Amino acid sequence: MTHSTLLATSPHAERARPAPQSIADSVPSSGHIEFDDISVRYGNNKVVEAVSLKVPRNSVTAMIGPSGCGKSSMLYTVNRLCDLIPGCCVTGSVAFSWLDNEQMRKDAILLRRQVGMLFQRPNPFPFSIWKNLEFALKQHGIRAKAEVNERIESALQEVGLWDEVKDRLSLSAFALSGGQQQRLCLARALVLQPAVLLMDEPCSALDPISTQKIEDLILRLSRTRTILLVTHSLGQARRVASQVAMFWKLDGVGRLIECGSALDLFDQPRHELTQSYLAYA
Ligand SMILES: Nc1ncnc2c1ncn2[C@@H]1O[C@H](COP(=O)(O)OP(=O)(O)OP(=O)(O)O)[C@@H](O)[C@H]1O
Repeated sequence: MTHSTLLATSPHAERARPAPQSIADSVPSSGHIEFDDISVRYGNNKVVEAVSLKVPRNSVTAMIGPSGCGKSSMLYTVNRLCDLIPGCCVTGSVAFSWLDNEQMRKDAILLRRQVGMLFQRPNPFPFSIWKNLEFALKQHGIRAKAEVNERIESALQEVGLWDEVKDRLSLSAFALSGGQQQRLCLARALVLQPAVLLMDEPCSALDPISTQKIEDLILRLSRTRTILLVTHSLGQARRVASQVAMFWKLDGVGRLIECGSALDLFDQPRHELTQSYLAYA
């Protein structure tokens, strides 16, 4: 991804304003997401075949399975990141029960305002802490100063960063620790008040304490948002997910081999491949 450079001004002047409400209070309504017969190809290489899956509203669905079975590719079909990958072709559909799906198909920018994403490694923009969030808002046409200020403070509060950074908002985002950078990236997604969050191994580069902070956030945010989490940590899936989707590469193509409540899938896996995979936990 390329990022344009912003001039470093001091974006954060002292001002009197009421404490912002939690962003969770102002999240747009959400619903369930339905993958119908999704297949993904990169050039001639089919990597996901015929996946249908319902992701319940305001909950965490974990996607697990060995490397290369197409979990990330499935995530990219939700926010249409796959459109930006040369040679990537998706068939089937992803439907959002609370949105105008025709409009979402036509307008990827609007779609990405509804669907935030957190990646494996923290990827702050090379700007100040404040501008990382302000930039996201400007990209979506939100420029009114009062609203910008309120959303930024609220998002930083939401991820527990506000007290840690409020006195140094004009500092480079790279001056933060890895765990703080990941929470900043989560705040950058939350500032747009998305109804859906995609998380692609969000803790794989973090220490256990930072991991726990992100997991606590995942659980809290899932009260008001629908979360899809790709993770290699079975412990993490157990701790935060209510539904688990198990993927496997069969005949060279990623497939969904089993999906169920976390309780059922971990305690009574039906598929023998799930049973063998869980034995590694
Ligand atoms: N941009 C790309 N171009 C070509 N092939 C790709 C691309 N991205 C992924 N692939 C291939 O698609 C397959 C599935 O990859 P994907 O990253 O979706 O799987 P995954 O289950 O998320 O893997 P991991 O757990 O290692 O992240 C792999 O064989 C991978 O090499």
